[in-house]
Amino acid sequence: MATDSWALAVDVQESLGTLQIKENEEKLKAEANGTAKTEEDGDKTDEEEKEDRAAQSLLNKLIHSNLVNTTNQVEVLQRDPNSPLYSVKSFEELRLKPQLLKGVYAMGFNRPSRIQENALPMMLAEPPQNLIAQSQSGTGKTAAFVLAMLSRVDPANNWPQCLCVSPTYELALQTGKVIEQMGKHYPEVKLEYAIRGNKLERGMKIQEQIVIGTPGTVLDWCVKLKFIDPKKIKVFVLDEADVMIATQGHQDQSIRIQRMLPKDCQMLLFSATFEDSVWKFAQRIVPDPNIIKLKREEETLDTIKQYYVLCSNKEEKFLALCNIYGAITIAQAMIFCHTRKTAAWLAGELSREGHQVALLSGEMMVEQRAAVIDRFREGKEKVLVTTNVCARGIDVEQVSVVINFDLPVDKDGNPDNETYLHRIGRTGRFGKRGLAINMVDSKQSMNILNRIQEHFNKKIERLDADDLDEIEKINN
Ligand SMILES: Nc1ncnc2c1ncn2[C@@H]1O[C@H](COP(=O)(O)OP(=O)(O)OP(=O)(O)O)[C@@H](O)[C@H]1O
Repeated sequence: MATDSWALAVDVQESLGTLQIKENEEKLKAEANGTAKTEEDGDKTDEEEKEDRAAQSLLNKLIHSNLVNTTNQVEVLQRDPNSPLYSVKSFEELRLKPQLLKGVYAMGFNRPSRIQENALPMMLAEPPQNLIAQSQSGTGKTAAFVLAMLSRVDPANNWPQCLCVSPTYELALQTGKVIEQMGKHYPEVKLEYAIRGNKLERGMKIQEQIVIGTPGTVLDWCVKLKFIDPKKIKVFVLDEADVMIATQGHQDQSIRIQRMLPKDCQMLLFSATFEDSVWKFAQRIVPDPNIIKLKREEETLDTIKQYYVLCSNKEEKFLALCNIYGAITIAQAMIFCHTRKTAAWLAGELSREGHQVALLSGEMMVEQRAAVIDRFREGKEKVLVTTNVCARGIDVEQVSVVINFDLPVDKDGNPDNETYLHRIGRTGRFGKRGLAINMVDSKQSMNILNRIQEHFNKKIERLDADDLDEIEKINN
């Protein structure tokens, strides 16, 4: 990651916390680059959809500086159900090379994560086994396959033995960083990046043992340029399969790469989600797989009090919001708007009222968004105004109130129940009680609210935003 973009992100964010949100929005628009996108663009092409997923995935990597702690169950489907199932509780049990064990501890890992407990013994087993693994972002997948690649290479051989494909340039760089960090005490093993811009001399052969790159460049390096001899690859990793499949071209290229690999090459595929399309793709890439899935935490609305407020326009919604803020103490709140225009307007209004506001919207570069989220997580701002694009993956424990300034709808204008659950599900976590307030400003939005109530079979109570006593009571 270029250092100047970080500097820019911090610089931009420094001023975002103040009253200058509107001016900065213009600046941000001008500065946003390739990762920028708009949520108001309507129908998205495959390419744009992939960019969304790739940006979200990169964002998750940037904001999850720590392992996501999970006690969720791991589901393991072994290719040979009769073979014993190994799981490990310590890295020592894996009998790693001392240089790698040192690397693991140098990264601050004390014990394998939930997914690593099962995935690592499977990936390191002899003879090598194929694996499809799915678990949410931040649960230790990257660290696991990096360790597997580093364990399998023979540093005495100066040719590529492990090949890892990532959906984008930025994601490949991120994974490359993990390889470099974990292999810090194993300098004989070298890494090469098969990404655009890395022009090698024609006719040369790569000597590095690990190659990480994007599917198009990797394919070129194997077929056209012959930098890599695919027949000598021992481990093939396909990372972020769910992001990869959003682009047909990437799917085809990945399958073409896989077909060139030897029969005994170990195939490993990772994904944060496991919808049908990912599963179909995974099966084409990974023959005879073992499968590991981490069960998702069930989000429920049981611990969340839900209310709605009737208003007639956005100004009234803003006034209602001010009343709510006046009546109850809110540690941190997330406010969701439908468009980034509304989000920018609302952030400006709230700042003028004296709130410390952070604004997050889709046109910001991923690094800028990560910086905003980090500041919010640290409590530097108490209110985060955001659009849908940014809603997922943000985990802020202190958020006690979620406000749907606009109700979540899909592109056909129907209620988006899943997004509703995701948004407000983040307040009532870890047994804490949460509060969700929905702003309703038209017949249509009342209709949406009713349908959401029906869907979850949970009553959303009306709240009179002019009655401060009543508002005070809701927080008891
Ligand atoms: N066993 C471990 N102990 C402590 N920290 C860990 C462990 N494994 C991974 N981590 C750290 O947890 C974070 C998430 O790990 P990792 O990036 O491997 O997850 P991931 O599932 O690949 O997520 P993403 O797809 O978002 O990259 C990283 O900061 C990583 O350094």
